[in-house]
Amino acid sequence: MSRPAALATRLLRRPLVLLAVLWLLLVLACALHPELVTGRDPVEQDLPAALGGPSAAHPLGTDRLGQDLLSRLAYGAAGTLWGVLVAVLTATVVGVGLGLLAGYLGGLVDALVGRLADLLFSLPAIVILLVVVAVFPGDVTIAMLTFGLLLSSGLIRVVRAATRSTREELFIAAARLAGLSAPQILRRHVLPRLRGLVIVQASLVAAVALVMQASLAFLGFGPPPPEPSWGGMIDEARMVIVRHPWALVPPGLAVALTVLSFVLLGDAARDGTTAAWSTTKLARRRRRPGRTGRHRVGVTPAAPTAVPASPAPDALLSVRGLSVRLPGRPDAATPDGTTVVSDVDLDIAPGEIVGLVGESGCGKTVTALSVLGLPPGDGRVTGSCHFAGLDLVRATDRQWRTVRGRRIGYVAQDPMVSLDPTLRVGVQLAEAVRRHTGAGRRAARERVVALLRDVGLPEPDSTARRYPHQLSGGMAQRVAIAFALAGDPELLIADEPTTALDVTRQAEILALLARTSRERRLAVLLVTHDLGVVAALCDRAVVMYAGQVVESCPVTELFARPRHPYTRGLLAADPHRASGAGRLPTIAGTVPAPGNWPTGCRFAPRCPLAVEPCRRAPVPLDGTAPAHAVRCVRPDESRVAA
Ligand SMILES: Nc1ncnc2c1ncn2[C@@H]1O[C@H](COP(=O)(O)OP(=O)(O)OP(=O)(O)O)[C@@H](O)[C@H]1O
Repeated sequence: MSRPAALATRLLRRPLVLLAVLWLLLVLACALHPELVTGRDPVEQDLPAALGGPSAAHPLGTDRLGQDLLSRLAYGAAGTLWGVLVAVLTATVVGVGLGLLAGYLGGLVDALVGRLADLLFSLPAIVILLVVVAVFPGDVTIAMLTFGLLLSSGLIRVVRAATRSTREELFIAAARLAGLSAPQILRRHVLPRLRGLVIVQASLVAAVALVMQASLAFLGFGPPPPEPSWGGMIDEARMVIVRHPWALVPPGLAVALTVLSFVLLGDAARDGTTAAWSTTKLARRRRRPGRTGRHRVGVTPAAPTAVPASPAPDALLSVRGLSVRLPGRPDAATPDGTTVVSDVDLDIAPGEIVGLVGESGCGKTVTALSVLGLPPGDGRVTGSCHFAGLDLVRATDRQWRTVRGRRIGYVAQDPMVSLDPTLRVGVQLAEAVRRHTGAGRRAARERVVALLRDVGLPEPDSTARRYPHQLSGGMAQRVAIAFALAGDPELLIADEPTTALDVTRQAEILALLARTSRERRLAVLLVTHDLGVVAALCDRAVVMYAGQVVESCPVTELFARPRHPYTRGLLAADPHRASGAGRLPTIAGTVPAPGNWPTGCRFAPRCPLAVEPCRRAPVPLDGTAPAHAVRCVRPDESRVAA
């Protein structure tokens, strides 16, 4: 069964919803073909039957002119529904459009839209409408257009707030990393998540617009008599309320039932549209704390800014002097921001796997994201980052669209949060394939199945039909890798891709990465804190400490002849290499926060070999032996001493 059909079946199983649908269908039928509901002319006067109750000739009775109430209700439905439609469309288009823009773009756009919403909210709707109907007498369309505009302020606010929180989701970051433009992200990933919210708001707008329209007609600003309208009927009933109270019942009930039906249907549709993906299983999944949250940072000493050296000629990616500065809040201790990564150099050749290692908070993720031009927290990237001849630090948006997701793929740590929970896996993958390769629908579908098979999923067809929450952790990570490979990239950046998995799945995913790199000559930058992973997979290792590279060399060298005391400390503390006898050694102390880096060697406060010169001035990366570079005042002594 198709998705809309399944949704309709689910909704219609609820009796109240079924009644609401039937009532609205009846109103719609009256609006389109009132002659099918009643054979009488709504303006025909049967004076002898005036103010009569329900009878065979007049099933709902008559008004003071003897006009048939049923036919007036039926013929009045068209104008009523039209007014509601105009108000709902206006409020939804303006509210959703501006709310999305403000929430997603933020900054000045957000401020301007916020002020506009405040203004619309503060205007007294009834006064404005009375002015409008006085200028355009009897014109329901203009009145309801104005009312819709006034009602849009509520929608702007809720859509803006929801967009802001959705924008922070990791799957949105992943979509940006995959190269989607802002309109594509809004249409494909943000808007579907707001569907339920918009439906509820639109149903409320419909209900309020119906009541307002009836109120205007009641006040004498509706269609001129004898044209039938529901509000006008209530007004006529008011005049004879003491002699013939029944005349108020049919139009009053019609308005009440229609308002109730809009609200019921809105609620039910909201529940139905979100049920497909918001399962308890999905809700249980939590982002690892500290990965993406905005961390508070302290005072930062001036960052050492090196003049970027020239890129390595045979490297696919050559990073030189990469520094990242995150902006500070005006009320923070460091309003002009904090440097969290400084002066990073690294090279990756085609087909090479380079491991970026270090303790938590050393700047590995910030470095990886900055290579992709998406540093966290709107950070500013300086230095150079040459990728196949293009300096990514200076790349334009247009150049990024040809690189991100297409020539550089990205695999996040937790695949579940980087996949959009509202879309089937196959749909997401096919979209990526089509965007990156320009393939048609059918070719994209075939490529999706091939990709899923390539990453070792045994039933690619059935996997493609699943939602992300229906995948196990290992399957989801394979899907995420397939996603990153959709554009057939030359470089893959994988940020701790196995951390969320059990040991068996970890080994499988690592083997998959190694095989993919070998078969496709794919360069891989692997962010990890696990030296076992580095030993098993990588050709070279780059060790980071407190935002800097402290050692960079082939993996065999790293394990055989580590030159930096920090690297030696990491190796000594690696449980994979522990002998099993005695306690595992640790490096005393913790990584200093970006605002608190020492002036000299940043590792000096924890280093058993630190001497006075280490603390005096920043230590440069020794480039005299590029194959094994180290940032240490006493590299050889450290080797001897340790
Ligand atoms: N959005 C942000 N706002 C402020 N500071 C941030 C932000 N993102 C990262 N940082 C800071 O930048 C520094 C480097 O963080 P990063 O995530 O790159 O470390 P990491 O080495 O990848 O650690 P982990 O292994 O835990 O992921 C940390 O001190 C962190 O607090």
